[in-house]
Amino acid sequence: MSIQLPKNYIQQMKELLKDEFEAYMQSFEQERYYGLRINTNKISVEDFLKISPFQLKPIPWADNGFYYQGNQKPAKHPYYYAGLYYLQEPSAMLPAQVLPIEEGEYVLDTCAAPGGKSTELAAKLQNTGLLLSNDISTSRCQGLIKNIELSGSYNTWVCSEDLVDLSKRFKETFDKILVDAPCSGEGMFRKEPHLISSWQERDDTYYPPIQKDILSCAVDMLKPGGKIVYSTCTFSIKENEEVIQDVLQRHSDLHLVPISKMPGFASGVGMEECVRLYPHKIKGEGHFVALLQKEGDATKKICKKENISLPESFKEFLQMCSFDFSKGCFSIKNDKIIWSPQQLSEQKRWRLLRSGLICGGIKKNHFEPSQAFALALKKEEFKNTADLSVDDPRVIKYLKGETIDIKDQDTTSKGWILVCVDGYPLGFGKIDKGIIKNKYAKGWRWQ
Ligand SMILES: C[S@@+](CC[C@H](N)C(=O)[O-])C[C@H]1O[C@@H](n2cnc3c(N)ncnc32)[C@H](O)[C@@H]1O
Repeated sequence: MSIQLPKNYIQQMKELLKDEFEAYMQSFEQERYYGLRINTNKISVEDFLKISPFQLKPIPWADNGFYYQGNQKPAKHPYYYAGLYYLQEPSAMLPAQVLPIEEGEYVLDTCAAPGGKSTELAAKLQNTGLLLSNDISTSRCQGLIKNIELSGSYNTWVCSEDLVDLSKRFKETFDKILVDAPCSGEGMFRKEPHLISSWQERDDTYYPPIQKDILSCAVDMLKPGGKIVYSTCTFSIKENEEVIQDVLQRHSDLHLVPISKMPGFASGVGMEECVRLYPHKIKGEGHFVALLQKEGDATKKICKKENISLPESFKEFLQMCSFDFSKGCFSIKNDKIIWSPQQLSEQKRWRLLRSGLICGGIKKNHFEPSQAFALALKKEEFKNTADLSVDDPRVIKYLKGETIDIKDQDTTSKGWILVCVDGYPLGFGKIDKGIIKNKYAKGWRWQ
């Protein structure tokens, strides 16, 4: 075996797995699995399968999750840039799958970066209600924001706070919460062997107190009747079942909800309701998932905000756009025009990085639409579009930031144009005499 596991880790796994230990060790000889999750905010599973350029096989525990082969390059495909799917390790799809979300709910992702689970929670909300995605690391939040914007979600807010501090601001606010806790990462050793050295640097007393505090504070933010998922990508009982035991002791109004088992799913150690995923039993890496519910009935809290008067240049731009802004509120911050369908209560001094859709900014009295705005739109919601087919070389030219010539298309338009691939928006450009000046965001370009 090329991966060298520490002796004390091997001993720990022998004790945990007993007669399954050899099968676990053999899983290191097999190739890892690659997963792609269809973004149902943009396209149905059925429609994506009709246009998929990849050979896909269903992941049993994820309605919209599929295995693809490791030699395929989905991150290099224009559909990736149109936000039609997210690449995610198959087992990591389970936590967001088991959290039942209804449209219109307030949902919190406590440890969200880089957004693997948030993008699925956002898809489940279908741009209704509100998703607050938080991560303590402001630098990791940059990747999170990009993934949220790529997914076309406009009801997602992003903040960067220690969850313990955040919990003091939003008591009993959320209908559903996902806690994908920081952990020792034992379940990822096959996929990411570099995690083995970090595992060796920290003993098994490092993560449990952090995980217990995060989960308990998350419960404080859950509405009565609400549900919360706790997940890790590690096998340690101290970081999984003991954390659940602790939160049940701290919150007497909380109980475990059984997660239905699929072939290959193992139960938690002494906790039948939870799921353990092992690489020798399913096609994916290691994970732990628990679902909990708070007793009581949820009440709806609605936060309202006054609409503001909009700059003329933005109003002019909106004449080209049929997106329905009537259900939400606009605000302006640092010359950026922001719109959100729902609100959270006003907060002072917090690191709020995104509060819905940043439509764009005002530069020298002109409105410039953002990349996020393009991805939040449907093709039919913008008047001027250039719709290129996926095998048209101009798609890649556009994604690389180059000027493109669309004189062959029936267009006499001038001004802002939404560039699409097979009907799915990629970004904006400015057209004049059949030439599109590229406005694709620099940090997003095809490389
Ligand atoms: C397992 S990763 C999250 C992965 C993410 N859920 C996804 O699916 O892409 C754990 C995250 O927890 C964050 N974190 C660690 N301590 C935290 C705290 N006290 N409050 C909020 N986030 C925290 C880390 O910065 C890290 O990004």
